[in-house]
Amino acid sequence: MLSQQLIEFINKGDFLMNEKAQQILNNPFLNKGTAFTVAERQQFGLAGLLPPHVQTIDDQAKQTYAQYLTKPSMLEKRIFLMSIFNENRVLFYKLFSQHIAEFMPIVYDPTIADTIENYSSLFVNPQNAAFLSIDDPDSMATALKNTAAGRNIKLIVVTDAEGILGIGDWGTQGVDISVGKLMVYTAAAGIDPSEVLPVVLDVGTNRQSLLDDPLYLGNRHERVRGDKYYAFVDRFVQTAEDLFPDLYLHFEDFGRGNAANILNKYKNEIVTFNDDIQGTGIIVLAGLLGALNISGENFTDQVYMSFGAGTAGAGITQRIYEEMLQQGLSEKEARSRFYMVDKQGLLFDDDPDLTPEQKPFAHKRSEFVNADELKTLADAVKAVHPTILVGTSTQPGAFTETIVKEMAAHTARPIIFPLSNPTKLAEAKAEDLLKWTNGKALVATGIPAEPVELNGVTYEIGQANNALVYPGLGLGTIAAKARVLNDEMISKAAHSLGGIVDPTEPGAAVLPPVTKLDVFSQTVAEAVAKSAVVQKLNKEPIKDVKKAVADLKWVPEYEELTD
Ligand SMILES: NC(=O)c1ccc[n+]([C@@H]2O[C@H](COP(=O)([O-])OP(=O)(O)OC[C@H]3O[C@@H](n4cnc5c(N)ncnc54)[C@H](O)[C@@H]3O)[C@@H](O)[C@H]2O)c1
Ligand SMILES: O=C(O)C[C@H](O)C(=O)O
Ligand SMILES: [Mn+2]
Repeated sequence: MLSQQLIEFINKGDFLMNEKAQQILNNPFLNKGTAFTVAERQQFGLAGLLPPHVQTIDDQAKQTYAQYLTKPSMLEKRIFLMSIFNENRVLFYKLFSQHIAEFMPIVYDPTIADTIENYSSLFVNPQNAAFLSIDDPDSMATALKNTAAGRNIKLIVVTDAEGILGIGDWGTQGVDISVGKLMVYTAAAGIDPSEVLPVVLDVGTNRQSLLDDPLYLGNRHERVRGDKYYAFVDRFVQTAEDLFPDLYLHFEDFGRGNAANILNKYKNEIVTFNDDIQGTGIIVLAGLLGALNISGENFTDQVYMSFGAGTAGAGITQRIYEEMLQQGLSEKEARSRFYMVDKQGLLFDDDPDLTPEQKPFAHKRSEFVNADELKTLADAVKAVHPTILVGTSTQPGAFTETIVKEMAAHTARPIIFPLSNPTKLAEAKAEDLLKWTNGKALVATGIPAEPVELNGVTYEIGQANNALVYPGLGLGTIAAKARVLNDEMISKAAHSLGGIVDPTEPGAAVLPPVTKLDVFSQTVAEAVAKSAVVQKLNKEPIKDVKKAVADLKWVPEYEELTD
């Protein structure tokens, strides 16, 4: 009986209208919910499908923000915000733009680590991501076309989830980092959310708890390595480039053994970016320039120690080294300022386990009387007396009071950046670093940190997270229609963040505040686009760089729905 009625309904022609209405309501790029106007409701078969009062986007933002406030935990808040994201992208970004500093730790790091760890059990919606399986490489082009659904994709964030933040291998569940990084691109730099695509390359996982979990949504086998892995990555890069010719390809959270190999393979051929290597390098350089602005010391006088010389640690070191060269040191002089400490202790050049990125910064044992004893960070700090200590080790609490006091005994303003994410993995808390050094330390952290009150001074803590720069870097590169993203553009991005903080203010932060993220993303974008044009890397003529950047920016307002 029911099916007979349905067939009659379909045959009457109203069906198509109703189908279209349902498609609009279920498409997060088109849906406006209660903000559909009366005319739109009539034209698109939405009459009666929504409560009668038409709301403005500001009404909707107020109502949803009030609901958000009732959620008791950061995770619940994120799940609520993601339900808005799933249904209505414009409203989500309207809200995000109104509460950017408040929402960053909810939609992004550190809360995103919880949703990645629990992705399969929390799953409700694939969030327009592309899931590409190494077990079905022939479907790759179709999968990318299906998920793009006719949209003009200009930006992909891709992960294989082997090194998610500091929490390691999460297989298919790592897709959330691609979704999350893209949310920040739009909130911070106004990248059009309908022109982006989050991608996960599911090549398996080595996390036994996922392989054993009946709810796990990814491929149930160990990570594929070697030639088959690289062939899969290459097929992805080629297919994505063919399908989306204006693509900016952002790699995120690949493992230490692959991240630099992939970057080196493609960086001179296509517009590609590795956030952990290059993005982190930029933000740390910007933070160091800010710190030295406060202390009044010279860049080239610094002695740099990297604790945790993996993807990020080595990427940062390379960027700071390039800056030393730019500031006039010879290669030999510059190298002598860098020390790397990893699991083995201080890195020496006779170590067979050095990665290619560590090798240039390993020292000779003959430089130390007690080289064989330098097996811990404490020993290395004592022997080297660094003026800068940057942590990307995933070792919580590694910057102990003893180590920090030892460092502070040999330098007036120790620069200490504990950058491991999420919160539970940070090498130190900003508050402790300031207390142990009586306010002398110049600190930045990977996740947001509250200001610290000490001896009547309020110390603002800069956030040295690549999220402060990658959105502007992407916006500027895309706006300039650059052929590649090169070191010069990267260096300009780091330098552009200076001048926003007043270094003479007591307790000034080494980096600009996240509350101004949208403003300085524009600054970064303009600097990067300008550099591309000066270097003649732009594929098309650009008269006015500022205008090119401004023209690309998307704003979260509803557009009139048309046929
Ligand atoms: N703030 C930021 O913007 C930012 C950016 C990138 C990475 N990170 C953080 O940095 C950390 C590392 O990320 P990655 O991508 O470089 O990972 P990675 O695995 O490539 O590097 C981690 C390194 O730490 C070393 N390590 C492990 N245990 C150690 C120990 N006990 N002592 C010394 N070294 C040790 C490893 O051997 C490895 O070389 C993560 O927590 C990540 O969240 C922060
Ligand atoms: O995602 C972040 O918060 C920064 C960084 O890319 C990381 O891997 O920790
Ligand atoms: Mn990362």
